[in-house]
Amino acid sequence: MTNFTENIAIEGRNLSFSVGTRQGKTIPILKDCSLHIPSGQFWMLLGPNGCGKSTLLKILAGLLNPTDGTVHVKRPRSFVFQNPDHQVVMPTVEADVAFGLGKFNLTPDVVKYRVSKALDAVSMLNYMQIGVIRAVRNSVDSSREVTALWVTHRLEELEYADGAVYMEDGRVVMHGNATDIMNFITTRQSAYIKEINY
Ligand SMILES: Nc1ncnc2c1ncn2[C@@H]1O[C@H](COP(=O)(O)OP(=O)(O)OP(=O)(O)O)[C@@H](O)[C@H]1O
Repeated sequence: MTNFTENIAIEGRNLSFSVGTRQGKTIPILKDCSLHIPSGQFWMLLGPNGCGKSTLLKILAGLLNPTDGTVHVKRPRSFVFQNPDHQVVMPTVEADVAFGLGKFNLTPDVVKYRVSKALDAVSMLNYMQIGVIRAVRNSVDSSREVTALWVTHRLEELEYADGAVYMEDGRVVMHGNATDIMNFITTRQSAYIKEINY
């Protein structure tokens, strides 16, 4: 990996993260992970349950400090939690924004009106009918300033990505363009599918 350059938006170098137990043991969660995401691209982070994706994302987002290694992230960042409350749970932007209104006794027209107002307020009205992943792809495509890193277990979502990072057991196993990652995972698919939990 070269020095941090202008065209890299997110970079982690030799990141490790460990937690200590009450018994004084150290549990390594991330082991010497390096990755770099070019500016203006949409990348994905994949790997079996418990391999360290969320921990790596939290370190890149500045929510956790690595035990070792360095992080460089260009510009302010935002972070959408996979949990709690399964923030992105619905297939479309409209349905996802409407999710919180489900507990109120509102007619479909009122829900639609409120969702439109909310999306309009953040200039996202034209995203209303499209899928969340497509909305992220569009937002990356519409501005060279936006870079996104999306955590998923779904191989089919790689078709939206420019590149991807594949992890296993706390390590970055492969880092590259989406097609190469898709081919790589497909060759390991039977083991991978067994471990993941949709
Ligand atoms: N604070 C912590 N203390 C102890 N173990 C932890 C802590 N944080 C994470 N772990 C463990 O580290 C491993 C990686 O967790 P992480 O949530 O990063 O994995 P993940 O790849 O995002 O998993 P999933 O796909 O299931 O969401 C898991 O075994 C998890 O139990």
